[in-house]
Parts: sequence; C-alpha cells; structure tokens
Amino acid sequence: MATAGSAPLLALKGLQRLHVGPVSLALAAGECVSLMGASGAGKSVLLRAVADLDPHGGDAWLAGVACSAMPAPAWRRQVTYVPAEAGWWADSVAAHFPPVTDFAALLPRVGLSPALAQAAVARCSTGERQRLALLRALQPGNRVLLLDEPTSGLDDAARALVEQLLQSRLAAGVAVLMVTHDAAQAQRLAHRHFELVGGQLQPARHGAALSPGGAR
Ligand SMILES: Nc1ncnc2c1ncn2[C@@H]1O[C@H](COP(=O)(O)OP(=O)(O)OP(=O)(O)O)[C@@H](O)[C@H]1O
Repeated sequence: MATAGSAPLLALKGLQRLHVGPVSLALAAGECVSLMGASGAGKSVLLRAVADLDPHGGDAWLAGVACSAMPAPAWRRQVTYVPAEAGWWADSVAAHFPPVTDFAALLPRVGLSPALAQAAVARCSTGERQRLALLRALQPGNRVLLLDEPTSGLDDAARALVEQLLQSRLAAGVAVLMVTHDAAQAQRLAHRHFELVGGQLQPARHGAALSPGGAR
C-alpha cells in the first residue's frame, strides 16, 4: 500500500476537458482513489482525459514524465482506461487477447469458464464481457488503471473476485483511479475518496464511514 509522502506515480495538473476541471490530483504507487458523483457529472470525461483519449487542457505526469512528452500509445499502455462498456473489434473473444497469452487460464480468476476463450463475443453476457474487458486491459506494463464502474453488472461473487484481482494489482504497485456508484466498494478498495461536483473534485461527502479525499 502507498504511504504518505511517497512520490506520486500519477500526477494530474490542471487537467481540463469540457465542463470538468481544472483537476489536480496525485496518486502514489499501490494507491486506489475512488471517484463518485451524479450521473453526467463528468467522471468518464475525466478518466478519458487522464488516458489522453480526448483533447484536454493541463497535463498528466507518470513517474515525472509528462503525457504530452510521450507517444499516446505508450502512455495508454501504462495509464490504461477500462470503460464501463468496452468496444469489441472482432467476433471472437480470443481475437482480443495477444496470441502468446494463455488467457483461458486467467478466466477463472474472475469467475469465468475457460471455455469462454473459444466463444463469440456476441454470445457473452454483459457481465462476462465486462470481466473479459478488464482482463484484456490488464497487461504487465500497466502502471495506472482508470476503471469506469468495473463491477456494475456483476453479481456479488463475481464482484468479489474482481476486487481480489484489483487488490493484487494494487499490491504489485499499480495505482487505481476508480469510478464507482458503490460506496461499500469504494470503502473496501480505495484509500481516498472523491466526488465530482460542478466539474471539481471534492472530498466525498457520502457515508460518514468513507475517509475523505484529503486524508489518508
Ligand atoms: N465528447 C463529448 N462532447 C460533448 N459532451 C460530452 C462528450 N462526452 C461526454 N459529454 C457529456 O458530458 C457529460 C458527462 O458525461 P460522463 O459520461 O463523463 O458522465 P458520468 O459522470 O460518467 O456519468 P454516469 O455516472 O452516468 O456514467 C454528459 O452530459 C455527456 O453528455
């Protein structure tokens, strides 16, 4: 787990996109920060800007290297956005994973049958596609994961497995910025909690049990 005073792995400085920002925030290696807010508040807009998927003002730094100084594919391999509803560019599940990856062996880690590796995307359920998209995004090069409602379509058992997987990535030093509507999940996974209100980050007000954004 990150410790207070660690040098930031990810630093956002004056990030601005549409009605969101300017946002400044730092995450240490192994730190999880939750982001809540009303529907339409701009949470996905913010995550996409951090991933450099849309034009934006301000900049983000990964271990001291500016996003603007790095080729976009290199940034996104390390600062990886996992949308709430992933896109699929081929018919088969297998086509979305590198050929060298034995991804069938990974499927049970999130409660999926290895047989799904041979399936067509179209026959996968919403929750199966959601977990496949997360596995697809998890690569050895990830240093920051930007997760947009990573378990919104899942039952309790599947959600628990995904949370275990995320805990293992955090323990390995990956930083996670996670949008969730689930305050209990935020409490389980995140070290700090923010809410997006009027385009600005505020310490989360929901649930007295949550430690607010400013404190650890
Ligand atoms: N490319 C765009 N151009 C103009 N407006 C956009 C664009 N992308 C998103 N928006 C608008 O910005 C607002 C915030 O969208 P966003 O998807 O970030 O909401 P959210 O906080 O993630 O909501 P939810 O919790 O419902 O997913 C919405 O009103 C949306 O229509």
